[in-house]
Amino acid sequence: MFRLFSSGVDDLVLISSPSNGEVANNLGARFDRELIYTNIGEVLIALNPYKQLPITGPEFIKMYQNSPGTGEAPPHIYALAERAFRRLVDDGESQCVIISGESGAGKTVSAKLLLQYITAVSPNNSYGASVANANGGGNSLPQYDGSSELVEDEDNLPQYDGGSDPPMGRGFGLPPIGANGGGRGRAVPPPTNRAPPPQPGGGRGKPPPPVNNNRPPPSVPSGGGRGGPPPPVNGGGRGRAPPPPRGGGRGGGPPPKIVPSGSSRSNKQVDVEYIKKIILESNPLMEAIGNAKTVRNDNSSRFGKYLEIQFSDNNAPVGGQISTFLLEKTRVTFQQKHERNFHIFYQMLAGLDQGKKSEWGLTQATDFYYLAQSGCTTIEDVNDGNDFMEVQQAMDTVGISKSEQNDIFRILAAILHIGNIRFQGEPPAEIIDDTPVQWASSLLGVDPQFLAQSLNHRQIQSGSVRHTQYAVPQNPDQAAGLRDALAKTLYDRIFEFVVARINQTMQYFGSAKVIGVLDIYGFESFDRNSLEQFNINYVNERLQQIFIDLTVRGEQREYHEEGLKWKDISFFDNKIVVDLIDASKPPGIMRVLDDVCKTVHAVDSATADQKFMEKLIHAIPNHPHLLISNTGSGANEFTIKHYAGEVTYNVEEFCFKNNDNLYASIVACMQTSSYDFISNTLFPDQLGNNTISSCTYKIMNSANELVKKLSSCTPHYIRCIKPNDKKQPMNFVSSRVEYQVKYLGLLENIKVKRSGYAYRQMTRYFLDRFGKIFDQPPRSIPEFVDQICRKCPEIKNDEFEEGKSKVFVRSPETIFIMEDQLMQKLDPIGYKERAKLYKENEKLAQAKAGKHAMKAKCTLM
Ligand SMILES: Nc1ncnc2c1ncn2[C@@H]1O[C@H](COP(=O)(O)OP(=O)(O)OP(=O)(O)O)[C@@H](O)[C@H]1O
Repeated sequence: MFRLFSSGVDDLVLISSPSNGEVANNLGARFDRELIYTNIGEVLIALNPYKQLPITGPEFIKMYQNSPGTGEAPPHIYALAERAFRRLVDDGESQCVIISGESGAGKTVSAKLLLQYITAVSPNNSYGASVANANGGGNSLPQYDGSSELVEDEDNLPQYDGGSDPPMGRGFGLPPIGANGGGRGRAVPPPTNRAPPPQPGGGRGKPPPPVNNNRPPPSVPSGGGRGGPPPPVNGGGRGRAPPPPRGGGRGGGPPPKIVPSGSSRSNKQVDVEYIKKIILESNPLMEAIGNAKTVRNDNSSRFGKYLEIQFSDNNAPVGGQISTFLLEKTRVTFQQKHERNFHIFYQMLAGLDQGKKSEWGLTQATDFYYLAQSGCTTIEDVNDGNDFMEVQQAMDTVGISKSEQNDIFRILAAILHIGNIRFQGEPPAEIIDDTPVQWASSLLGVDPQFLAQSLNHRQIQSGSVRHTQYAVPQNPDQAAGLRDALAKTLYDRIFEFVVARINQTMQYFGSAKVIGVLDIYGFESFDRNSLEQFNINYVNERLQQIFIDLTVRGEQREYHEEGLKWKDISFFDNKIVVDLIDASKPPGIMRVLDDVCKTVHAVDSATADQKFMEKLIHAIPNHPHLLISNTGSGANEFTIKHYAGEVTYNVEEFCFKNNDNLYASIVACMQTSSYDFISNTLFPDQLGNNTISSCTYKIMNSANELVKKLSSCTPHYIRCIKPNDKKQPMNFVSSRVEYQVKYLGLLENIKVKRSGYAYRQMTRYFLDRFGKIFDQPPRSIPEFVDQICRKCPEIKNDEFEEGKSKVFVRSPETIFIMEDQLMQKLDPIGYKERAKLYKENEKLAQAKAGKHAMKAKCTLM
């Protein structure tokens, strides 16, 4: 017998001796044949081909629509999308699709393909039409771009592993195309515009905030419109003096949820096509503000996103909600070489008209430190100006008024000027050149002197019972830190505003079943790992926990539905790692960090980090998953044994990055803005509230919410893999793939699936296919088992279990033997030729071991 599946099995549960290397080999063999999708049971592995393959778009959607479940249709993202949608329709249960993988692995493209599929096959109205329409639903589908034609010939139809015939023939019994016709979504007019923001100079006339009793109030800035050069820092008033911070006291409390005002739809007015349009068209907007060019990916999402689409009783999308996680705010102020800031800055500079640019003091990217520092301001084949038009259109679609758009772009312009502020001298650091402060304060509608003072003094509260307020003069580095904090906070709040507005526009008030799509950073392990990686890896631990839990539960459910006896499955439970990170008693790492951040007053960042290390060493001694090799005074690293491997974290700036309470003076300053959009919409904070507002605390809460949401849905998983680091089309680097196989925990997944049955199939398909081994095809499973065991004595009859609708086969070898038998029967001449060729080439294949050996074998097939 030779292995028909030597060209790679389409379900990794079937590989004979699972190891990370063997999984990578199998994926490589398939990849060489442009089979980028592979299953592990119902989990889909998607390799990034870095090339447009002719396997997506309306034609393919039609083919997968109403296709049967896993095992019957070849692995494909549309097969998974169909399965999720079908379960929503048939079972009335909410579904979620969890997409993970490292940067550039193809998560965002996968999410788009999913949304493309769901918007295409779901009805276009919420009244009862249930005939899906593969051509409809929006006008910005990510389609095959024509670089090779959509093919009609059989050889190019969606992937099916050549090792075995598709059970239902090419096209696997596709239904007729839906009758609803095409129809690009007609947009409902966006919510009506809000009143324009008050012009600077309107003056609420309140006194400046009492940062320090001895400090004189800042002088009132001079007038001067928004156009033209900004007012001088010490000039006379453009209007009001800044009011005191709300609530006084130390800036605490979690940042408020930004809830933009504006109209939202009542459920009676649900326009399904409009919702589909928002789902598809909000993408360029979210990418503009949340994506950036990195060395790994020209369009890298720098945030995690969970999009829930709500469906009506007749399964039409009637609403939606986006939750975001872990926006990489530091990118606003810092990017490494060859990377860019968020796309929106470059788009704005390329797309704004000259009049507006002059009014806001905007020139070119290289004039602004926040854009110029990395030496990279453009992306090959990307036209930022055109993208800006698309973004403005998307803003219109999601209901961001022209006036709000103007506010947003003006604040982005202010951020660029803020980045050009430089400091020198002794504390309080002196601003080297007033011009950027003047531009920034003018664009933000705040007093320039107050802004300057908010940057070179830090407002802190004493640890004493009296909580005395101090304004501590800052040295140039510290002032630069506050400057960057202002830029990041402004950006973060714009980001939140946009997300909140999209949510408001898509809001559906009734209860509805949902399909959620989670596109989130995968596990990260770099040469140097900081708080960002710690947080990302924590979220991934939580996701792994529910992944295993839900996979096991999924198995249990199937056994139950099929009437099989459940056997306990052993697997690594990563609860111990999750507890190490987020437990409150005994305290986990996050709790220790928060405690230190709450109690260190007026110490510099390095001292705070030192204290954190000291406390960590004492609080969590001898934990099997926490390694601290240096416990001496210079200790600055700890290692966590994650489910996916060990990661060492350097604690430098951990406390600084974790503490969101440091910037009360900045919030206070922004609340003095004469622009209502800034003072009220973006900064409605209640200062003085001492609740915890650390970064890790927020992550923990978001992760809890996310896990709660995901756990209430039937899960589907897409594990994306990047086959090479150079973005080269169809280049498979085994070592890179093997690394990701390990970090994605695929082996654990395979083990769980295999611990019961390696293969399962609907009884009728099973008999239809393997019955052909015999001259007289058996008509029942007991008959089949009897015949196959007599024909192949190496197969034992306890290999098979018949459930209510499916047949379960214990080991992959049994399937291989049956496939072998099937081929001998159906094509005896071809079988002999292949067997001969296989033997001749087997040695060659073995010699190639190391560089996915199967390649040689699969060329035979
Ligand atoms: N299925 C696919 N077909 C063709 N090209 C793809 C596919 N998937 C990904 N790519 C290519 O790879 C690039 C990176 O993919 P994508 O942006 O989806 O990665 P990601 O996992 O979301 O990365 P990040 O975490 O950095 O956002 C895409 O811009 C596209 O060029």
